[in-house]
Amino acid sequence: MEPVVQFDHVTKNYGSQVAVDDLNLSIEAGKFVTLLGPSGCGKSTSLRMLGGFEMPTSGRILLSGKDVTRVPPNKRNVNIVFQDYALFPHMNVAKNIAFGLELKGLDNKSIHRRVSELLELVQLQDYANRLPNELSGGQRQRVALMRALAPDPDVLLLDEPLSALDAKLRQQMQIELKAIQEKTGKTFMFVTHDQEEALTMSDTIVVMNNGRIEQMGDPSTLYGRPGSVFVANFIGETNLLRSTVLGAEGNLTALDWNGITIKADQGGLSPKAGEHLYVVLRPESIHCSATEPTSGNRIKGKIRQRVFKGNHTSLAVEVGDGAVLNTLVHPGDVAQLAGDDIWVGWKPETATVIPDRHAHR
Ligand SMILES: Nc1ncnc2c1ncn2[C@@H]1O[C@H](COP(=O)(O)OP(=O)(O)OP(=O)(O)O)[C@@H](O)[C@H]1O
Repeated sequence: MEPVVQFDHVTKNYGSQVAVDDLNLSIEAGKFVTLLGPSGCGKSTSLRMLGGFEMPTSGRILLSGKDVTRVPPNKRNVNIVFQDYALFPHMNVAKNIAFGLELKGLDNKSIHRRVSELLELVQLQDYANRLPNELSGGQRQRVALMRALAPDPDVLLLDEPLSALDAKLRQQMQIELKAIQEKTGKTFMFVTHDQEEALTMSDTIVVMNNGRIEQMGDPSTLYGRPGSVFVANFIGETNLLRSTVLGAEGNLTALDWNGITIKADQGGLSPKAGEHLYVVLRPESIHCSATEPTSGNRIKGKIRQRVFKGNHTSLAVEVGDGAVLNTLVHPGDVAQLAGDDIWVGWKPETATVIPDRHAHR
């Protein structure tokens, strides 16, 4: 199937500043795709170029196979939802949603039908006559979303639309947004610097760094098999163990970490003896116990810090020579306190090796 969006060698410079650097990206129709990265990595610029609000310095942008690089925003079948919603304050909810439909020249009956359908989708049927300032933040967000979806765009662009909401409402809206995307089957292109938000909603996450794609994939792949130190650090909590390869053992690699021999999954690489690599070990993959585990990687250590976090407890365990492993345990599972000895262990296949440099895939 033809991709709905294609960035073809797209570069955007602002003077000598390279905001987006040779971006190549194809997006399948009906997917929730998130551009994720730190401030300044070029994600908003990419979105704005797709919306037609910025012109690439070089390269092409295609929408449903058609080159739209030089097509103005109002002539592209995309719509954008901004962080501040930008609802028309003097128009009621129904009129706000109807706006794009009137521009399109639809007849009154069709407009009415479409507005009712969209209000129902977000359970705002009873709010049609309210003004934006008579709504809660979450309700305003839903109206902004429905206004943008009303004209049936090929792609809906969302630039950090949830960042103005408080943490609880934000989480609720993440679930709702994903549900709306699934119900409508529309392609959503979402921009955020919040990795948790990206993991919650996306079919595909595109991690950007310095105007380039660092890695792209589904959330569980990016979390479980990060391709670079940048991605491992940016997505979730992690232990990065700089190690030296000893040799291959089937799908596993034996490595020396601080004088301790450990094993990890090869992660698609072909590590050579003597090579320096990082082992990515997530805190929740580590088991802590009073007695020595009978299999897998195991190291005796000392609890340096124990922090109660409600539904879990985090333990920082010192394992020789100042090296510390951060672990995450169920509060009832481990009774030991700071200063106590403890064994840490993990299954080799739950850890993976990544190159000791930034990998561009
Ligand atoms: N209009 C502009 N003029 C000059 N430089 C710009 C302009 N817009 C963006 N930039 C620069 O381009 C780079 C990428 O900016 P962009 O807004 O795309 O990043 P971002 O990843 O969306 O960051 P944020 O999350 O902070 O919005 C940044 O270094 C920024 O300073």
